[in-house]
Amino acid sequence: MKLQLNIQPLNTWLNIKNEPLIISGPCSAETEEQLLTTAHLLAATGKVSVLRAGIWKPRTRPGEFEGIGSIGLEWLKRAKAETGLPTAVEVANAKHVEEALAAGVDILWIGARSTVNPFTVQEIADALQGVDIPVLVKNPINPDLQLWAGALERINRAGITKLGAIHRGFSSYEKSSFRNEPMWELAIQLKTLLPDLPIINDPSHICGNRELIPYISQKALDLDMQGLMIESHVDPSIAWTDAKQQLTPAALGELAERLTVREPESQNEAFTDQLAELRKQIDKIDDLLLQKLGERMAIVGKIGEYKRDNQVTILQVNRWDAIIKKGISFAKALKLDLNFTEKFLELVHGESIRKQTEIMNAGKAEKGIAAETHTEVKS
Ligand SMILES: C=C(O[C@@H]1C=C(C(=O)O)C=C[C@H]1O)C(=O)O
Repeated sequence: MKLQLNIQPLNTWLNIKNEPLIISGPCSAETEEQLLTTAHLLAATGKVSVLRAGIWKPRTRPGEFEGIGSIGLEWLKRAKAETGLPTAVEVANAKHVEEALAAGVDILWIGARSTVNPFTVQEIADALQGVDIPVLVKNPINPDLQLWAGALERINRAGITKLGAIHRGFSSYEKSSFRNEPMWELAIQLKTLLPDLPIINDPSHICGNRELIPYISQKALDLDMQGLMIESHVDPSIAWTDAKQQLTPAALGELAERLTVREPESQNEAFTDQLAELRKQIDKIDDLLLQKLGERMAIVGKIGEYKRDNQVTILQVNRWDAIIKKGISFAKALKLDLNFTEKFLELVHGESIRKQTEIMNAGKAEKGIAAETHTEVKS
């Protein structure tokens, strides 16, 4: 399903200095000097198109630094006047919107902790009625595509057409090397839902540390994201917030230099011919895969009928174990990724179970004891 939003292409409302688009600046505006020095150093790299700074900070615990507040907007105004860089800030309520607009901020973004709450997003949307300003919407903390799309829709309905999304990763209970799990598939699904929507990646919040930022930044560009929002600080070691994930402006400049910007398409005829040929081969293989899956499921159905008629359980753990073991050792020989292979086989097994349950239930339904007459929700 595609969502119908009225969106203007990114390059019609943002002057991109250098590919890739980079939005950078401190996690938090701390002092006038810190913000202005950082802004000048960023401008000097020639790689940054927009200066960002956190003015109001949603913090997990009370009593922590919650942002410098309105005074920071004055510093941003000065930074813009001195460097020529347009500015971007996070807004989380109507008052923030009003103050940011009054201070001449060029771009607003909605943070992950606001996107989760439709009341908050609606309050921001109402404050934006009739205003012509670009708005970027970060993904919600939880991996909920509809919530992300819904927030974009609310802002769009308020008349904002200079619209974009920011992929900042998703909170997870599991311990991982990332601060927020990238779950790239959600950004890909958003792109599928809204092909015209620019998506900017935020490697700082995905990584939570400086070391992983180059890897995530390159991956985002390779997944056709339109730009990067990366936190930077004149001296990250003494930053008041997110010290571990901020880059110095010099490191940011070097990173931007090292990144490869790839195009979604190429005009090179030899390349397009070769690609078309290889894609033909893939199409044939996909047809075969599906045909074989169809054949497998037909046999699974037959087994289901035998089991039903002979009072045998659907799940056969030993048989299933043997299939997984055989599959994994075959996958090793084929140099297939083992994690992928296991997930694929699990998916096939899940479908076998679903199909056989349907067959069993058809029998039980006549007796009025169907275990499950509803369709199970599949992720
Ligand atoms: C098809 C069967 O039923 C289930 C599905 C399996 C499969 O998809 O290969 C294997 C074992 C069972 O859990 C079977 O018993 O063989």
